[in-house]
Amino acid sequence: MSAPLLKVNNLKKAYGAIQAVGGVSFEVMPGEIFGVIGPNGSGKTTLFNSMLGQIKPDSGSIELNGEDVSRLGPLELNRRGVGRTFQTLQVFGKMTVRDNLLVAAQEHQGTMFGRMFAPSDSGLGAKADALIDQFRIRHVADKKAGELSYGQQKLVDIAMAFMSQPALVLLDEPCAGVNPSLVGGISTLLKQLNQQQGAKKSSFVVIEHNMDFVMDLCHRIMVMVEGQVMAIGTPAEIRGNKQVLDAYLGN
Ligand SMILES: Nc1ncnc2c1ncn2[C@@H]1O[C@H](COP(=O)(O)OP(=O)(O)OP(=O)(O)O)[C@@H](O)[C@H]1O
Repeated sequence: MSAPLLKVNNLKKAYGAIQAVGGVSFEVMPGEIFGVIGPNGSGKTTLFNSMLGQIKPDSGSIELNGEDVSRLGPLELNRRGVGRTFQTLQVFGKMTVRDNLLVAAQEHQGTMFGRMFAPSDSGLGAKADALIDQFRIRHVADKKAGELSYGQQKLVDIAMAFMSQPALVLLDEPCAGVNPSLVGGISTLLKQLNQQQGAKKSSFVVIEHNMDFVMDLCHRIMVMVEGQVMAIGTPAEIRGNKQVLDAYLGN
């Protein structure tokens, strides 16, 4: 059996008296799509932000490919192959869709100073075009991102996370605010992206409140309640877990 790509050990983070994450442990295997669900305030975002180096956990550790990355910042993690999408859109509205993709990848490639003097495309155009086709946004590729519908901007936002060919992508509510007719398309795209990297398969961790989406997309799901892990299992196991049904899914 292969080693985990991501290993989170007994992670804890408190805000004053609130134990937002109270000792969470789990592993994500190479190529796995791992869902994180739980009621509002259960600590999902705090966990995510710790894994992304945006907040420092109080204790516990996060290992990426066996290396302790708990104290690294977002840029260093990005350079090690960790990408993310945000709950709120991060596209630059005044830039074209294609330029948004190019900038997202350059972010990964070097310092701001270096990017200022790099050729505008930096050889990333082919990758941007491949994603534009895969995400079916060719017809808006030269439009300013701010002129697109919310759903289209969300697609651009997701595509941006894949420009740097990340080993691990953290997706924060990819379906939030998206028209239900687009949700199935996002799931299909993520499954394709997860499959297509061959030997270097990327893994995803997905926070999402849309249960149909999570159950359809994820290989395994972790349920968080009040900063603790209530259950980890396959979608079928989670659906059949009485404690989870009572605490969360049954609502
Ligand atoms: N910066 C902060 N300062 C103080 N308390 C915070 C802060 N961020 C989160 N919390 C608290 O920590 C707990 C966990 O919040 P968190 O946002 O991680 O939960 P969540 O599961 O992501 O919720 P949601 O599904 O609503 O996004 C909550 O009680 C929240 O109020």
